[in-house]
Amino acid sequence: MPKIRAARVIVTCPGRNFVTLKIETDEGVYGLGDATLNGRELAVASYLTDHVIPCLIGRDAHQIEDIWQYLYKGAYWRRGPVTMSAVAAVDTALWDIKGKIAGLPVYQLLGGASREGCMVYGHANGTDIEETLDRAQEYVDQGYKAVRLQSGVPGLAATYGVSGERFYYEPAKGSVPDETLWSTSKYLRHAPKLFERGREVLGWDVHLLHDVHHRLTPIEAGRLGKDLEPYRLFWLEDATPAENQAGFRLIRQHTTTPLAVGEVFNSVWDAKQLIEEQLIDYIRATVVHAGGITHLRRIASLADLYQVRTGCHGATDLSPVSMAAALHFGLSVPNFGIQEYMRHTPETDAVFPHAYRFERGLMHPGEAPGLGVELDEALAGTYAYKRAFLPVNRLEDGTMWSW
Ligand SMILES: O=C(O)C(=O)C[C@H](O)[C@H](O)CO
Repeated sequence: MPKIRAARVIVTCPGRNFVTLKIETDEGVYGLGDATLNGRELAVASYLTDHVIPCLIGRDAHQIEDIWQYLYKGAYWRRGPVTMSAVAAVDTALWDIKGKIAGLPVYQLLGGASREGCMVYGHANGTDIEETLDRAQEYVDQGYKAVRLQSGVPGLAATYGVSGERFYYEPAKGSVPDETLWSTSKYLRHAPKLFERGREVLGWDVHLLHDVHHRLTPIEAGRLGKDLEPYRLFWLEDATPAENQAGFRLIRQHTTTPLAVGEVFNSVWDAKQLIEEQLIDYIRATVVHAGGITHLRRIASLADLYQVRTGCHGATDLSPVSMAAALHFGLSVPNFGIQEYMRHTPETDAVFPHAYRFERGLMHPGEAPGLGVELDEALAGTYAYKRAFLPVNRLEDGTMWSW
């Protein structure tokens, strides 16, 4: 049996912070797992180094399920983003090792390909509607079948999802969190105009998506979903915070616009009611924050019983290791829906050379054994960790709000 001989955490910042776990076996095979938790990176690094790695040494690297249960149940303190990102990193690295030992890409170990590739959506954002749509057209010209539209809201200085960069969006910055202002009424007046014009300019052959980023109450979200119905969105994402899962009933009662939620979920328990009551159409939980490939499969299996499909989070704060894992998972899982794909910068791609590729709107994880991602440790070592925070959000009267 391949024994875990060593494991260590590598923190690097090629433009943004990434935390990677590298596990090595006594037979000289290694695996990588992403452990990046945006804005709280070092908490996961410490959890791994101080509390997880010492318990891994000497274990059979093939016992992925048993090690998952050992880390989940054994900690006593279950769930939570720090714990589950650490568990995810171990789990992902062990799947990478298993694939390398078998000489097979991970998707083959998960049951093989269920489709030719994973449909992905790109991010089009602009300070106004026309700029957003110009960028969306560029995605369509590059072959994307699905595009998320976010536009600046008149009267608001900054809007979620809108950045100065053309293709790269990076919200984490500053040695303390930036503060942004929010107005629900201004946003609700503006958002339907974006999609009305979006259909005029882009037509009906491209899927359009939108992210509300947890900023509405359920009844406001119901109103927005209703107003957007004529434009046939692929999904409306994170319409309201989901700690109260029953809150989605209210949205569902008022609109047939498909709903997606779950990028901040870290276990199946965050989504159980949403799935069992069919309150959502797409579950956004992903490998790195929801306990790895092993736990994501469990979430997807539950979702499949209720015709809920996957739509994994894939922002730039999830490293190429996560992207590869998401693609192996997405290629094999029966109820795949769509995969988010925010491109990494060339600096990040150079630190994490990878086998996955984009072709005509679909992504494929490639045929390299394991996950098909490397970490250039020498290059990674040239980028020191830089503390960065996600912004916070207030209403115009100063009230703290969801970001
Ligand atoms: O990808 C999305 O839909 C996001 O909302 C991106 C988040 O802002 C980002 O991943 C937070 O770390």
